[in-house]
Amino acid sequence: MLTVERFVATQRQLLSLEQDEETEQSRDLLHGQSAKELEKDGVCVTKLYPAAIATGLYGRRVLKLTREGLPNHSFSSGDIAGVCHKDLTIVCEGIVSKVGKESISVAFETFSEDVLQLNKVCLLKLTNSVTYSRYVSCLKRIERNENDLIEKLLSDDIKVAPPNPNPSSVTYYNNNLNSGQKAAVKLTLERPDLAIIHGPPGTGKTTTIVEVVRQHVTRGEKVLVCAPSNIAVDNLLKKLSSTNSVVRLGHPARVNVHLQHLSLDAKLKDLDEDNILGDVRKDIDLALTSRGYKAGNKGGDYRGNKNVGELRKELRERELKAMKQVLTSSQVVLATLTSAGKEGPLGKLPDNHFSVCVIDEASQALEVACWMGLLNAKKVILAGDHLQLPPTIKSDKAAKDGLSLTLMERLLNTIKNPDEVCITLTEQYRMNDLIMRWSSEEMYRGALTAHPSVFNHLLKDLEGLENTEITSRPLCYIDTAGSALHETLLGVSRGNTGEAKLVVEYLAGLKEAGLRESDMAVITPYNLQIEFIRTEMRGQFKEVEVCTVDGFQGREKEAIVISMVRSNDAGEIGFLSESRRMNVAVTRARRHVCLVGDSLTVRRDAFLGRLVEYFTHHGLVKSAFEFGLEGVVDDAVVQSTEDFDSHKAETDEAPTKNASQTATQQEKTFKQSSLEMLEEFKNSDRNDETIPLPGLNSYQRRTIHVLCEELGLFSSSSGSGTQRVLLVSKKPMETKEKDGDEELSKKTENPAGCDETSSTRVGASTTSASDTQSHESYTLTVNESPSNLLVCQQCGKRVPKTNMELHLVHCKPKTFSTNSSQNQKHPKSGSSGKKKAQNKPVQPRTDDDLDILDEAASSRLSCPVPGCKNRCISYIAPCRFCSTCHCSHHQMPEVHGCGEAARRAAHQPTARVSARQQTQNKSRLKQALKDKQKERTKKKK
Ligand SMILES: Nc1ncnc2c1ncn2[C@@H]1O[C@H](COP(=O)(O)OP(=O)(O)OP(=O)(O)O)[C@@H](O)[C@H]1O
Ligand SMILES: [Zn+2]
Ligand SMILES: [Zn+2]
Repeated sequence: MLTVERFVATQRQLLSLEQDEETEQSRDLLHGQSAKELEKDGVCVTKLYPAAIATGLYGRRVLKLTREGLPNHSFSSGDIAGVCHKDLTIVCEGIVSKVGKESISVAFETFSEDVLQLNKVCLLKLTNSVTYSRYVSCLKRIERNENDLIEKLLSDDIKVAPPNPNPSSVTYYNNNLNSGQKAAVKLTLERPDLAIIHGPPGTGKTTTIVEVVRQHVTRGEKVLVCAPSNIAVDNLLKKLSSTNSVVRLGHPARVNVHLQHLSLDAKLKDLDEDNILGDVRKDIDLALTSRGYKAGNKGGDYRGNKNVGELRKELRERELKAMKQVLTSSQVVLATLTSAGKEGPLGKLPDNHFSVCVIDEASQALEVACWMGLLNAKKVILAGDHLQLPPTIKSDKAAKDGLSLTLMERLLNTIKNPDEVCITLTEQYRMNDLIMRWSSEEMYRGALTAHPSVFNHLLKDLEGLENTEITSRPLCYIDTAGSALHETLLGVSRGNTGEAKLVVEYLAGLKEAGLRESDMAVITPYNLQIEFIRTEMRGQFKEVEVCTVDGFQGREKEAIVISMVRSNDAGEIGFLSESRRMNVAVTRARRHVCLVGDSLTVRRDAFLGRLVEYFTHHGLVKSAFEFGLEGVVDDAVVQSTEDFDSHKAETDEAPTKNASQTATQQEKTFKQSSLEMLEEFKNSDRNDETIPLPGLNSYQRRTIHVLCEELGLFSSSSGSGTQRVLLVSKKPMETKEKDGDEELSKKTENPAGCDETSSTRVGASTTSASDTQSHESYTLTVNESPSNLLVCQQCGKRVPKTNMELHLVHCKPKTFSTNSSQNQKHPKSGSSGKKKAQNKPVQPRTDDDLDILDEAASSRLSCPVPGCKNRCISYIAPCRFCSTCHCSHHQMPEVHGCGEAARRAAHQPTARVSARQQTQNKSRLKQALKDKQKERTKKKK
């Protein structure tokens, strides 16, 4: 039985766990770090000069700190910041009120004049420690049973009061509300104590709440409107701003500038007609100024006879009176949940002041935070979607033990007939029907419908957009399976550089079709991937937001690209499989979603499998091969530091084996078809003809040379790089141009791994030394040195193997000595190797190696699926199960008929999973089962 005492005790415990974790994390960050080091992390700015001090932001002391060329930092308005000495001892704390190009302003409640004596200061970001003490005092109030809702809602047997039997008729302010929204408004008016609006993505939850508030105001009720974040509160404030007497609590620095005139501070100023408060502030200012900040003003004009302390006291008393006046005369008060406690302005109001408290985004708030709002009223209206992400919790243990269970979710699980108090909005105004339908089926029992205004909308319908294969489809899936674009684990986060390139290519395509950058966004679950993608953007796409799923909740874009990152042989998915996270990611898109991921990895999870299935079935399907990006990170798989050594043997071995199998298969196929073609030519009567064979890679050219020799034909190659053409004829030819093929046999590493000693009849030994050099100079290699250090060939530094991937992201390449340009956009053109090589710690490669990309496009093999006329572009990655190459459309095992084998493989631990990994997996599984069991028993109780 969930009694009030037990709730309070559990919450205390969980919150202290969470607070400990938070303290721990910030201590980890700060521990032993100098200001300079913290500056690199963006949480500190050094060498700031106190440029000006003034009274602003409704009476606060605002200090402007400047520095020419501010470094990158993470300060933004509303952050708590400490002004400190070089050694990070804090002089005073305030709230960032403005961030400029070369300045940061901080507003202080109490200001230490000592700061002004300092020549240079640092600004340090501080964690918010008041929130926890507010939670604790809220729990105390719950313990004291200060409100009727406490016993009612903190019971296992929640009995809500019956609806009002004579509801008044409703005249809607917003006549566009749909029937579901109107029903929700009515429900909130009829219920005396509790109503819940469940608003799936884009269903107009906020729109409905605005109407709910206005209707309650019309009935003479005072409404407190809360949300967990300042952004959510501002969002409501904007829509409610036309309503009479609205006031927004909170530090003005945390309120959107366009809405600051509705803040409590602004209203106080309005009220202060005779400007008495203003005069007192001026006196304070003057008193402070005369103390010597401005040297020329010493002992100057200040004529008041009170000291600063006395003036401040007077100011506070006058302000309190004015504050009560503003609050009692307002019909609607808006605040974040954590500023709705008694310690803030609301503490100055009588207990039964508000009749209703409305909480938007309730499923994003901790339960205790909701109570901070709740305790102010006798009726509560919650709006949110418990099928989107819950609040972020830092302590895994606290989350697991119940802190992540939100009030809204708990109520919906406990109330016997939730339908009596809850209405789900089902018509949505954001997504194309096809985007919506996956989410609807998967999360909302198929209840969602798309409003006709969005049902069919596509990117191509936007002004200025071309009609392309992509802009005319709402869904696209890019499969990286088999392309060896593997994930990377660094520290605690994951990334996938190959996928990052692909994402950026895709964005470029969207932009080319006419889509504005501000209309697209990239969502990915991992922070490291954000970094990889930003790096890959190389300063372009400045207006394209790249965000984690968690950071994008509540927002939307015309087009969303989702980078799933996970690609590994063990089929590990991690928190990608959290259905609510994917639900949020997909439903941010209005007209187009592109999902990028490795189907072989993510299909191991049933939920993600259905997602991929849905996209492949209803959307455009592309493979990584079409982007010419396959295999670029094949050799660069970086394991976590602890795992690397013990798994080295398996991880190193497996891909090699796989790659050589692939290579053998390619060789056979190519040799066979070439033999047929050459025989046909030999037996034909085209005696004087020379057949040109462009676009072959080194291995293929050599195969042809050998075959020609066997068949008694003559072969020769001309041109260089991608322009190289192999010529075959029945008669000897004159070699006009230098043939680059020979250099190939001098290289130590041959991609196809075939022997180097075969002889060719033509084109031997003509390569000059300089030719070879020019190739070497832009072939990036990473030489391994003992003790797991690699020497980066770009900068010459020794870097631990495990850090190479990240190092290469930041490493500045030396300028290359070749004359070919460095930033080729498409690997197809020119010295394609360069771009690919830049980021890659790979084996020494020859440019010929990279010809394989062109090969994919120009291969003359056609797809073996009956009736399919497409070419096999997946030349380098035949199906794992039938070892056959297919076109992009038939590339996936499930599509060309190997589905059964793939499914079987998915359920079996692959040979590559070591015994140790298997045991690990098993014990993880056991733990997961235990946790689930615990969860269930807890719920039963
Ligand atoms: N009845 C309606 N008629 C026309 N447009 C509507 C209606 N209701 C909502 N919309 C539009 O749908 C969009 C989403 O509305 P709103 O922001 O209220 O949804 P929400 O459920 O709060 O969204 P989120 O899931 O992001 O929290 C807005 O552009 C809004 O103007
Ligand atoms: Zn197959
Ligand atoms: Zn095909």
